Amino acid sequence: MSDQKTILRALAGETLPVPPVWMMRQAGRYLPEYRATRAKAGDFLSLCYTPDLAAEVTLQPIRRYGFDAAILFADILLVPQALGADLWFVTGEGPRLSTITSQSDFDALKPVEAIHETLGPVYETVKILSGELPSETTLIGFAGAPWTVATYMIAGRGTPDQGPAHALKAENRALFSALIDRLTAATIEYLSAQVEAGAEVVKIFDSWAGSLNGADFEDFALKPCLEITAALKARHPGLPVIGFPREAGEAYVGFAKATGVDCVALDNSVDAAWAAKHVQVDGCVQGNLASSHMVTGGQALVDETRAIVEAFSKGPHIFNLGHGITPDADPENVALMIETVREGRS
Ligand SMILES: Cc1c2[nH]c(c1CCC(=O)O)Cc1[nH]c(c(CCC(=O)O)c1C)Cc1[nH]c(c(CCC(=O)O)c1C)Cc1[nH]c(c(C)c1CCC(=O)O)C2
Repeated sequence: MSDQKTILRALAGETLPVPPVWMMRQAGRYLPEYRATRAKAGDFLSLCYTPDLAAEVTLQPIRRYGFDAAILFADILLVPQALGADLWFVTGEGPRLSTITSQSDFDALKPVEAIHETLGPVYETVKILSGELPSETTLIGFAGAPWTVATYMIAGRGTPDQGPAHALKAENRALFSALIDRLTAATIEYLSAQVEAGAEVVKIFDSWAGSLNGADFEDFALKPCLEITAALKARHPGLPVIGFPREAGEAYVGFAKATGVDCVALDNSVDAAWAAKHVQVDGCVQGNLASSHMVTGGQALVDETRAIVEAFSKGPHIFNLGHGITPDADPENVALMIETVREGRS
């Protein structure tokens, strides 16, 4: 048991003396070596689809910091692209996609079986990584949750309130549900192929789960996550799954039981002591330091890191940020965070 990787032990429900640690967006623009490799690739999507370079940026934060997990370098919006949507990134603004607002837009999408044609290079990246990562480092694959991915496909871009997706849901429930179902099926195939290529854990990012309420949360956050998790575990017995229903608030309570995920990732809008009591009772949790500490550093970073480690110390915990690290973060603050998490380790 104890020779198992720390992340896998925490995901299996073990309370460790020091929590394993990794960071969302750990391969990213705050690192000079990432910026250099991205410049070599030319643009963000070329970086995602060039296996040698995608593997290289995934490994950079592992070499620099010795994180306990590496997360595949890719993006949640590659799935819509693989289903036939146009996708491009506007520098300084974010993603743009062709929109899905009518039945004919939906009918033009490709069938689920076609996704591997586009996503083949991602599986190749996973294969390279599973050969190159240090033996103690866990490889995490990921995909966006259907609701979050649908919000980008419907609006054609990121939106502050996911208004266009909520509008389609209200106006044409059948079309909206068909899109969710297509994404659910595609996500199962995509994550399954990542596992076959060597991913040891998968994480489902539902970044906009917080804008779903009541029955909508059940239908479009819980149900797709349950379907994906059940299908993956049926195909790959014992596969650990992390769910991230960001800003779910009170709905974090019971999320693991309702979906079958092994670990619930928490954003930093929930109090760690509250989450230990109400969420960690059901199993492993991940989180939840505010990513702003990676910009500001200092004693506040140390104090808050210690407080989170302490709050979750009575149960299984993976230390992480509450959301991705931002480009203006100082790499020295990341080192300070890791050192603080591990200070009790002998
Ligand atoms: C909503 C979402 C996206 N992508 C993702 C989400 C869900 C998590 C979240 O809420 O942040 C997930 C994601 N995106 C990326 C990863 C790689 C793994 C990791 O290091 O965590 C992961 C897991 C790389 C990326 N994805 C993106 C970058 C920056 C691109 C660059 O290098 O210019 C990276 C490193 C681009 C991206 N991709 C997306 C947006 C909105 C943007 C633009 C915003 C920005 O510029 O930060 C869509």
